[in-house]
Amino acid sequence: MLVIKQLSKTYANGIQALREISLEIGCGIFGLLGPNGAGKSSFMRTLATLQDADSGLIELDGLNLLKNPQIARQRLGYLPQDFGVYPNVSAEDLLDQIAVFKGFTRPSQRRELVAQQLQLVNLYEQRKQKLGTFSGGMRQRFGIAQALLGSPQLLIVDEPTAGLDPVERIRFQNLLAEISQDRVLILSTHIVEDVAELCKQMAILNRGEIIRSGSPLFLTETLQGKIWITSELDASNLPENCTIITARMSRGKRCVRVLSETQPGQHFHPVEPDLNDVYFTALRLESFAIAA
Ligand SMILES: Nc1ncnc2c1ncn2[C@@H]1O[C@H](COP(=O)(O)OP(=O)(O)OP(=O)(O)O)[C@@H](O)[C@H]1O
Repeated sequence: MLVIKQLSKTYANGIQALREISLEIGCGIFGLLGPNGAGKSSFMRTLATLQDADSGLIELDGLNLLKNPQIARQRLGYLPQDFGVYPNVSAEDLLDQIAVFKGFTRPSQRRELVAQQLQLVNLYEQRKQKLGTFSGGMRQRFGIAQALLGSPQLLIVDEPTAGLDPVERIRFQNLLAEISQDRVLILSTHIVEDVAELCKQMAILNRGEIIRSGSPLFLTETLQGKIWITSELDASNLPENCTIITARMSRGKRCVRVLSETQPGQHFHPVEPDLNDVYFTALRLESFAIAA
């Protein structure tokens, strides 16, 4: 169990990246959704003990991570957003080197461990290949292999599916599902579908604050009966008590989704809410609250 209490972080330039974040997270994949600049990477780096918090607590199975960063690093694995690799080194050699840094000093034990990890992420056949020749998806899978060295209880994965093609994305999602069975895996992303497809629990972060948290199912059900769709709406004929959530093209037709407690008008049809509605509604209502 990962417990986070009132975690705050302000950078030297005055930007308050995290504001009193409190969460309790159990085994499985926890999705952290948020727009650009919301504070996701700041949160992930702080969890990974790579930067200090100003105040607050992070506890993993009773261990205070911020007060014990050395022990914490033996219990967590981290795949950063900008995971760089040495292009001229083979997957096997780099993983071996990272294993040395992580304290695996016995060569025979290390050889076995490296082979195991490469098999797990389906890169064993390509183990002699230079990392510079890897596709984006292969590189991310390699990133997971290094994060999993030492079998950490907490795995922190920052925006891993951005830029992956659909086949690699599904393959990567399946890998995350497989390795999250008996550990806490925190997945930061701005791809709503990743969270809808993978996560039992989630939170939406905006301007450094958690503005929604819970299971995707629960959060979606809170919008039941309140989402309406129309193709005949513009800003000039917006009914009262109705908030536009998204206006975009769908199957070649303009499609506007709105939030309203009651039927907004004759051209509106009720639709089943989805996680995109949860996400956009939360951000919309938040921006109104800030403007008010
Ligand atoms: N090292 C830093 N020094 C100063 N400000 C920073 C630093 N890192 C991040 N910030 C600022 O903190 C805020 C949160 O940034 P962060 O990178 O955590 O957001 P994010 O949700 O990960 O964004 P993205 O989805 O674009 O990666 C932003 O306003 C950013 O400019």
